[in-house]
Amino acid sequence: MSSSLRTAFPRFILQGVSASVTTHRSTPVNAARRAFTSITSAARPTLPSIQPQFTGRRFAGGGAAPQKDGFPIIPLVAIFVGGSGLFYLLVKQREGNIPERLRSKERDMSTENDRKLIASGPRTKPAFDPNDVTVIFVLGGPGAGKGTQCANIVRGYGFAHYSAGDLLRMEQARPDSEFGELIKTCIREGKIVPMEVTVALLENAMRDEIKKTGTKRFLIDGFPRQMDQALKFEQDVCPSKLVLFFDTTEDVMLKRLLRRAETSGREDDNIESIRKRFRTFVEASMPVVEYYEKLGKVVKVNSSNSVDEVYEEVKKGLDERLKLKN
Ligand SMILES: Nc1ncnc2c1ncn2[C@@H]1O[C@H](COP(=O)(O)OP(=O)(O)O)[C@@H](O)[C@H]1O
Ligand SMILES: O=c1ccn([C@@H]2O[C@H](COP(=O)(O)OP(=O)(O)O)[C@@H](O)[C@H]2O)c(=O)[nH]1
Repeated sequence: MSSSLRTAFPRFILQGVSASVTTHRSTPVNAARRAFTSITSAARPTLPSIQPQFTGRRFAGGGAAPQKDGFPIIPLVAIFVGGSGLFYLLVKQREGNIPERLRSKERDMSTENDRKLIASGPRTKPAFDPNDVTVIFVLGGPGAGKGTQCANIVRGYGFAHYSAGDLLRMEQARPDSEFGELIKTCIREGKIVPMEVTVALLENAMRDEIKKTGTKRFLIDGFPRQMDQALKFEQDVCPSKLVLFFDTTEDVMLKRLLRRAETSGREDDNIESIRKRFRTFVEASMPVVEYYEKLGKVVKVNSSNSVDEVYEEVKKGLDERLKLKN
């Protein structure tokens, strides 16, 4: 798994992050986001303004009207050559501003193609075909029991399990990660890390898993936490088959998290961060559950009961919906 985190980020990260950062409020997160954006914001050379100020032989009186003795070929050629030169310099400068690690690992594409990809918009089709790759999103409040039940499902059904939170924590801990501080701040504040980072980590993890083990069934745990993540992942990576939603009360979650805090070593398992995470869950993540409920994709499980009882309900839901055997 750790090797997957060392995989270079897909180039869409570069495109998407700059597009997603539109507000510049001066919070630590926004400051970090601005720093993140600087990857793409290469200083652009100022193009000289080209005024129709030709006073030579072909243009009279500073005006733009060509004289009747011919087409203004020389100025046009000069503009074309100058413009191409500036464009070339701009491209070179931008390449220099993109860290090698953020470029594709498979260097089978030319720089010209890289540039086109960076400049291109969202993908026209997802990286994985949903007829070939099964994705189940696992949602629920902090401490609802997502990770615990995912471990059961891995044993019972042979899914590969990727927790978005775990991938982010590993990326944060990687010594030369340029997103470390950003991730740390978001996790401590119970905020959601810009989606491009998380989606890239997940896509790379899935790609590695398929390559190494051939597994094509994925539990994506603790993701998507916000509507933009859901839409981006489904458009660029893989549409989901189901959403497994663990439902319980804040009281239950709080007790479990405070207990987990005794051993987890997690920076966000403290009362202050927990309260913030609850708020983010209600405001940002519940709309995702509601969105998938309207699409008829949610398997809702009451996770207030014991681990075994919850798993019984999970199995019932999965067997009904996926027609899988455990
Ligand atoms: N059904 C359950 N009953 C009691 N404790 C649970 C149950 N499910 C999980 N736990 C415990 O609660 C804590 C949070 O569970 P976890 O699976 O890590 O939640 P999440 O991944 O949703 O944050 C863990 O310490 C776990 O052992
Ligand atoms: O898609 C994700 C998943 C997680 N997180 C961050 O990681 C933290 C921990 O998430 P995790 O799923 O590990 O833990 P949970 O809060 O569900 O116990 C969250 O509060 C967020 O700050 C995020 O930004 N995006």
